[in-house]
Amino acid sequence: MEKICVAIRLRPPTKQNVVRGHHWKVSDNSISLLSAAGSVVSGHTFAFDTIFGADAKNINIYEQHAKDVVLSAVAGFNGTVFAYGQTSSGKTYTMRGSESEPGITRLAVNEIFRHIQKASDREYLIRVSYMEIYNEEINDLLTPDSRKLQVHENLEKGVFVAGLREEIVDSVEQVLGLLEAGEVQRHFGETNMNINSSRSHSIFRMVIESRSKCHGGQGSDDVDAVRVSELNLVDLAGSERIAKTGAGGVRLKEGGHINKSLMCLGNVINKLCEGGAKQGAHIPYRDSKLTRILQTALGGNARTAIICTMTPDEEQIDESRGTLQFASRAKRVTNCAQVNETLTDAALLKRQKKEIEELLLKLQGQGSKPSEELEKEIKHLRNDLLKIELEREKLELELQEEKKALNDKLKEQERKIENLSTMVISSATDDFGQLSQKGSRRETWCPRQVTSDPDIQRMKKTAKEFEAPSNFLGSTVPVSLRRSHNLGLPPAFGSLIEDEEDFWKSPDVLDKPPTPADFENVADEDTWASLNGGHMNSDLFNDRFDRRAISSSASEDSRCILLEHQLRELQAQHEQLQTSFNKKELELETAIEDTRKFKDQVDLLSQENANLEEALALTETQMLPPVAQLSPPVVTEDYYVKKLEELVHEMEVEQTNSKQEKVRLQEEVECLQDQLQSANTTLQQELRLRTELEQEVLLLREKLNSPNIHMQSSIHECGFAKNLHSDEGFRTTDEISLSRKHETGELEELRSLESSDKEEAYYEEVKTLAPRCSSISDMQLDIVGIEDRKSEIWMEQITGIAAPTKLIKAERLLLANELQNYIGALAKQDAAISAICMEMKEFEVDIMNRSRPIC
Ligand SMILES: Nc1ncnc2c1ncn2[C@@H]1O[C@H](COP(=O)(O)OP(=O)(O)OP(=O)(O)O)[C@@H](O)[C@H]1O
Repeated sequence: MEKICVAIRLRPPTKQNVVRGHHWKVSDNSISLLSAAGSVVSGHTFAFDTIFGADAKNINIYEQHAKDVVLSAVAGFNGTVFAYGQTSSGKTYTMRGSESEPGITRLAVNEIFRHIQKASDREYLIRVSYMEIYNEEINDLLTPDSRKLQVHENLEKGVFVAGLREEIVDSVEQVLGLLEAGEVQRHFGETNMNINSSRSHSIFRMVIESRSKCHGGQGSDDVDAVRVSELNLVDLAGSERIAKTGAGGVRLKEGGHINKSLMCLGNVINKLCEGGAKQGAHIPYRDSKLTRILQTALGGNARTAIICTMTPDEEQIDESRGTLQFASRAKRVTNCAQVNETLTDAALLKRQKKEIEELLLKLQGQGSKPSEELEKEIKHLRNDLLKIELEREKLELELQEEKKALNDKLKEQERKIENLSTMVISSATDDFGQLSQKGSRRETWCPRQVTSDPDIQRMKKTAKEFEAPSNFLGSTVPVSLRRSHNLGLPPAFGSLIEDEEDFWKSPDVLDKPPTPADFENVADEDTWASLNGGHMNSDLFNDRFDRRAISSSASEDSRCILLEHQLRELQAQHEQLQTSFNKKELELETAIEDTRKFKDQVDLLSQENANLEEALALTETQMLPPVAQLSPPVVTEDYYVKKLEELVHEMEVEQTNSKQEKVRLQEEVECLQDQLQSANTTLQQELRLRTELEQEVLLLREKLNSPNIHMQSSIHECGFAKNLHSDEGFRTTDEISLSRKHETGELEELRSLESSDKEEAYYEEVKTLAPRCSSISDMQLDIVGIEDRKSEIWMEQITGIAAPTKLIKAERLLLANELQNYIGALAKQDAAISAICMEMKEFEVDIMNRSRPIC
């Protein structure tokens, strides 16, 4: 048991896709997806046997990954190397290569021939074939006319493509010539992603037979063994996304088939990696031609190497991830490769004779081995026998399961065919007016009616099973005998009749090689074997022939002839119907495609139409006079209901909108009310300020008027001071002069008294008056002083009054200015307040309007 070897090949980025964002990074045996920032994207790291980076050459891939499989094929093991990956990822580049850089196929061919030329002990025979699977049909690339080949399976050959040309080759040049010729026939096409995209899966097969050069000698039965191995070099078509390849028409159909078959391959790999083969689960090899042909390579008797190609382009990350996931599963699949040795009849006979002789000797006790040893060997043989029995039973079970699955599938297909044929017939009837043929066509087509005939049932019995000898003794090399996993499958109706007819009518069929047409619709390898005279076991044939010859009687002959005649007719009708069916199927496909396109166009036009109508309706509504002026339209109930619904809907929308608007307005109103309140507060403050200012102005005015009062009071004060002064003894000049006069008169009187006898008193009095005079002069001096002082104070007082007056004047000016400013500010404030009031009024009106209920 060994695992499938899986390698990854990362091709260089395409020119227009320089790595910018996410990109793949290869390190040793693992590959990871990195983000633009360079960190590993979680869950996107994959490990493989080998990973080849963008700079790897085909020769590196061959040497490290494919060479072992190729050399194993030379040694007798089946081998398969295939490239898998999305379109344009480099599969063909890897498998086919170019002149300057040969691919795996050319390198393998060179290797094989180099090896066999060196081998001195063995002789080789190499046959090559080249086929493609295009739209689920197998075409022979070496024989261009050989198309629609069928896959079969039998004991001797295993799974094989019937009618495929095999060319015996003996040189590299010859093989390369055939390869080139095949390439010319292969289907390539241009897509958006690959200018030369493979539209088919190609399988280049080399069958390597070898045997020892010293065969035929005495006691050398082992060297008579022939090793036959197959090496498949497969270039698969790549999976593709229609959106990216831009495929349409033929390319679309091809893409569909490619993707479907790759999906089947994926399914088989999935089943195998889940351990389906070990658990005896059904592996869906038969779901596609590709998996059927590669059956041995996938979980069977083969060594397999897969090269998964991927592109580093950022826009292909999904596809690359798909490829890596496929590869991860594929590497968990185990194969069981054995050397494929077959013995020639002579070698087989010789080996069996030897075994019998040995057994006889042992039984007679004449053998060299003691009896216990013999008993042991017999036990061993019995065990082997038992194992083989078990194996056979298991195979039978598998067979039954497969039979069941196939029957189900067959029934499903019959149903589909019947449906299709009904469609075709009805379409044909519609087209050509041949309604009358409908019934007869159906009758001829229906296989059940024919198969219910006992004669045909009898004819369906095929040859007895060929059983490989299972009691080999002394075999030293592990030998794998091919066996059928699909014995006794119900043959398809058409081919069965044709096979039997050809077989019994023309015995020379024995010598005639089968043609691809012989295998059409033949699903049963035994039936195929009965057709394929060249490959059929002669005993089997003779037995069948003898039985038929002995049992035939005259009545049966005539019945047979009649039946044959009927069969021929049926066959002709069948063929005719098949052709017309195929034709109709094609027509139907084209019609479906056309219808689809037409439908798309219609959809597009309808959409455009609807848009236009909408625009027109809108324009009309805009252009129409007010509803009141229109004459009432004639409307149906539906129209009315629809309109009403529309109106209700509109109103609902409007209501929701107005609710939202109301909430918004309420918020706005609240906000405005806040503003209003704050404006009111400001207003109150301003008014208070204004009153204060006014009071201040009054005060100032008062102050402005006050200097006169002040001055008057000062003057009054001064007068009061004067009075006060006179009260205190200070007198005015008049008073003083009056007082002087008075005192001078007194003096004169006194002087007259002196002269007149009162001289002495006079003198006395003068004496007293003198101090008084001096006192008066003093007083006069005092008065002058006082007056000076008074003037001084007066002047001081006047100056004292004048200074405040100046100050008051300046203050007054200042206050007047201030007053002016205040008045200006007040006016502004008034204007702002009235603006706010206006605004508030507007808002109130607005709120009133909006709060009005919607009709
Ligand atoms: N490793 C590579 N180095 C250089 N060029 C390459 C490499 N791989 C692929 N190419 C180029 O890319 C183009 C597409 O490659 P190729 O045809 O092999 O892709 P593909 O996987 O076979 O595609 P499809 O499935 O559509 O057939 C070709 O021009 C090829 O030369």
